[in-house]
Amino acid sequence: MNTEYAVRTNNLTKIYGTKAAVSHLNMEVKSGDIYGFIGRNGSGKSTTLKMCCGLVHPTEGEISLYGSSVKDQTARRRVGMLIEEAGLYPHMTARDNMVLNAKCLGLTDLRSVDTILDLMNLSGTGKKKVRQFSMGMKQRLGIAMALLGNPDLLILDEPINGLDPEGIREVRECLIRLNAEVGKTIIISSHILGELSKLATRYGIIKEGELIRQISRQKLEEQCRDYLDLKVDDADRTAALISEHYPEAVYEVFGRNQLHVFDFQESAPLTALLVQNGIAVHSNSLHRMDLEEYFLDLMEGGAHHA
Ligand SMILES: Nc1ncnc2c1ncn2[C@@H]1O[C@H](COP(=O)(O)OP(=O)(O)OP(=O)(O)O)[C@@H](O)[C@H]1O
Repeated sequence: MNTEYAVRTNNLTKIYGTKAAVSHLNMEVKSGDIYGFIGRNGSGKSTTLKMCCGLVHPTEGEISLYGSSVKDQTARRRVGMLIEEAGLYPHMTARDNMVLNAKCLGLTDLRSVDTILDLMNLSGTGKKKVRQFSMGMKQRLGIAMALLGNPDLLILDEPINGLDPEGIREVRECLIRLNAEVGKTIIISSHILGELSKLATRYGIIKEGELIRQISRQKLEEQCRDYLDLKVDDADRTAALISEHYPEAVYEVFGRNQLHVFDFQESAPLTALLVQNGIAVHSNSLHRMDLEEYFLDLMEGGAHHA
């Protein structure tokens, strides 16, 4: 059994009528990842996730879950999902909802119910009925339901949509705990990029049904790191001076007049050095690119990150 990849898709395509909602998508989610799935409304996130859960049949292409086809029921049992709203009974407690659902799933050992409620920070809700829960609590209960049956992979479609900051923080803390302490692999779609960047270890970016980038958190951080943006009259001579005086510095030259010097703190001495050497410095500014900017850049077809 292949355990390196929780999910691998090969040329995954879904066509509705004449329109491709998902097109030739090759996605790789490694075991242990928190995979942030990013895309604008209508870009094909939900359709992809539904196909990965076996809820929607692909028009073309394959999906493997831990090395087995998604068509295989045993493979699908390794997946827990919260795709749309969880079917919660409002007049029942969190525990009663869980027990009922566990029974519907045919689970006989109910000991996991309390463990899961504890993991999702819901064990203190006691006799409180779900109708009195905050949105965040309901969402955590939805995730708790998805954990029944002890799946290895959790697929969550927009689980923090509509939550207030406190609700978002609570869901985030639970997801980080599920990943770090219990080893769950998690795919989470969201358009709240700042939030995703607090937990994802890997990202997939989908645009008009196509996966346009997959990138690890580490690589993203490298690409989003601070840089000094220099606009000068002679970028090549500037580069030569930087290499000579700051041999450790990492820089990139853009055309004849612009350079980025990465993780560079010494902007004032560098500017002085350049001016002393007859270079006109038109501007120098420190820049940081965050996930949001990276995403927008990609959506607009930015070529910086190829
Ligand atoms: N059952 C369906 N029948 C026809 N078209 C559909 C169906 N489901 C989705 N689509 C279309 O497929 C495209 C992708 O939709 P999808 O819901 O996967 O995107 P999404 O990225 O999840 O968007 P959102 O964030 O708005 O949910 C959209 O154009 C949508 O209208």
